[in-house]
Amino acid sequence: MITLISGFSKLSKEEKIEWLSQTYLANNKDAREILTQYWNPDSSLQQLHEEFTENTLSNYYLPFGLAPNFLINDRLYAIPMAIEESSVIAAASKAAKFWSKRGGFKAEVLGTQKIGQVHFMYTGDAKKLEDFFSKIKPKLFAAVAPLTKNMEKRGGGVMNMELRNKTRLLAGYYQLHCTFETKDSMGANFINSCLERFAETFKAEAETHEAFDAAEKQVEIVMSILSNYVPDCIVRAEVSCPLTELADHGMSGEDFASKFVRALKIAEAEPYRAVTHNKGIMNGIDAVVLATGNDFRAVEAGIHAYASKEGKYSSLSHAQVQDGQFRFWLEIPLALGTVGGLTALHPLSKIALEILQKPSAEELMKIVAVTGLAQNFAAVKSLITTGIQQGHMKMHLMNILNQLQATAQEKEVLTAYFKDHNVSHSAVEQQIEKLRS
Ligand SMILES: CC(C)(COP(=O)([O-])OP(=O)([O-])OC[C@H]1O[C@@H](n2cnc3c(N)ncnc32)[C@H](O)[C@@H]1OP(=O)([O-])[O-])[C@@H](O)C(=O)NCCC(=O)NCCSC(=O)C[C@@](C)(O)CC(=O)[O-]
Ligand SMILES: NC(=O)C1=CN([C@@H]2O[C@H](COP(=O)(O)OP(=O)(O)OC[C@H]3O[C@@H](n4cnc5c(N)ncnc54)[C@H](O)[C@@H]3O)[C@@H](O)[C@H]2O)C=CC1
Repeated sequence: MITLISGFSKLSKEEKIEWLSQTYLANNKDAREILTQYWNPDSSLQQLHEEFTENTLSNYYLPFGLAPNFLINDRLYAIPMAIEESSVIAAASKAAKFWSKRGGFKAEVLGTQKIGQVHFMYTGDAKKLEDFFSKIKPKLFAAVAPLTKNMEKRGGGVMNMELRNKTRLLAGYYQLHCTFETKDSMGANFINSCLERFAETFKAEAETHEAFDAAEKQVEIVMSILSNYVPDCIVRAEVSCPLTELADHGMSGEDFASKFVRALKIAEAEPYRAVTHNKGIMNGIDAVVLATGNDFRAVEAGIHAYASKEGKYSSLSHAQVQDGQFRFWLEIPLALGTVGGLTALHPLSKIALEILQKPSAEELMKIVAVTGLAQNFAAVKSLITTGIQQGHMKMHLMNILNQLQATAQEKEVLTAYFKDHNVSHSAVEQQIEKLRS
């Protein structure tokens, strides 16, 4: 019978594996071996990875690949991508090559403001709270001065603070709604530290505020935390070209563009399609976010909230045909860092940022948005021409062969065979059986 364990966190890595093996893996030797096989032979590198998080047993590899030929604002980039899914890097590379011959990608940062909130409860006169806030606002800023001094030197810091009355949503609920500029850092830790200092000062000042009665003095701080919804930290990426340059698969440029635009209109109108459409965009975005050591959960949460900003989940990208020109673009919120977090700690993230020529956070926002747009272009292009399976399954072939434990020779024969045959799991199975019989 499995029982609770106390003190698991205090065990050594080997003891944790031993406990896991006995408790959940029926002493499976293979499982134990697999966990240890992924330890890095360089013990200091292994220790670095273990210390990123807690209760680490092993390392979990993802492929780290490269998509070259991205012409962004007239500068050529090769983009590092960390992703397990077949055909994503190929698709990004193909779209990059395609647009490099049509003027490349244009990208622009439209805003860099981030949000953090102190959520608190106050039962009393709202006007008295407003007066109190106006009076102590300079003290709140003074309280965080030691924390913001260096950020201000970089041109960042706390940009604004408002008292927001949310009592219509929840009785007694108010916020200190703050905006931050965190320059090249994602800023979560900086923002949270500032917010917690605001909260302490706010509470302490309320306790001694003469105009408050006894109940009003008891402001209850519920929590102080940044928001991962950053609709004012926005980047726009775009491509455009004359319709004549879009002819594809026997389709005229006009036909291709009108089919493409229709596919985008469907993603704008229909949430079931929008989610998959946006997943295609996230294929590109997440891979660069991960490769550069950024927080993909924060990015995912913020982007999907933004996709629902009109009250309905919709496409993040849009396309249009006007005056013989095709335009395809997206606007997304992205809170990214090129300093802090894992960016300089994970040796591969460090290299990823070097490959990208040591970008500022704003430059990285552009690169990431462009990768999302490229990925989306490749996927939709496939969907409206060959269908997704042709290209995707071509790339997925090696995974199927590995699942079927194909030998090197079988791989060679079947890769050649599937160059001009459609790949499906059953077709590969059939061909391998033929070879083995
Ligand atoms: C898969 C391709 C690129 C094949 O496309 P293709 O035309 O067969 O490729 P090609 O062999 O003619 O090569 C053209 C270029 O593609 C790239 N390329 C080609 N092969 C490779 C490779 N092995 N490794 C690296 N790069 C590759 C590469 O840039 C190459 O140029 P080159 O390097 O030769 O100068 C194309 O069919 C495609 O773009 N498909 C879309 C694939 C896709 O979107 N995959 C994502 C997974 S599906 C999904 O999750 C999202 C989805 C689809 O549901 C989203 C949605 O519904 O909107
Ligand atoms: N809800 C969320 O998204 C949360 C995320 N996190 C995590 O927080 C981390 C990111 O927080 P950060 O504060 O960005 O990282 P961090 O704590 O590593 O701090 C970055 C620091 O780098 C310094 N810095 C040096 N050069 C700079 C420059 N040019 N521009 C800006 N700052 C510069 C600043 O002191 C800045 O505060 C990520 O690992 C994320 O996963 C933590 C809590 C909550």
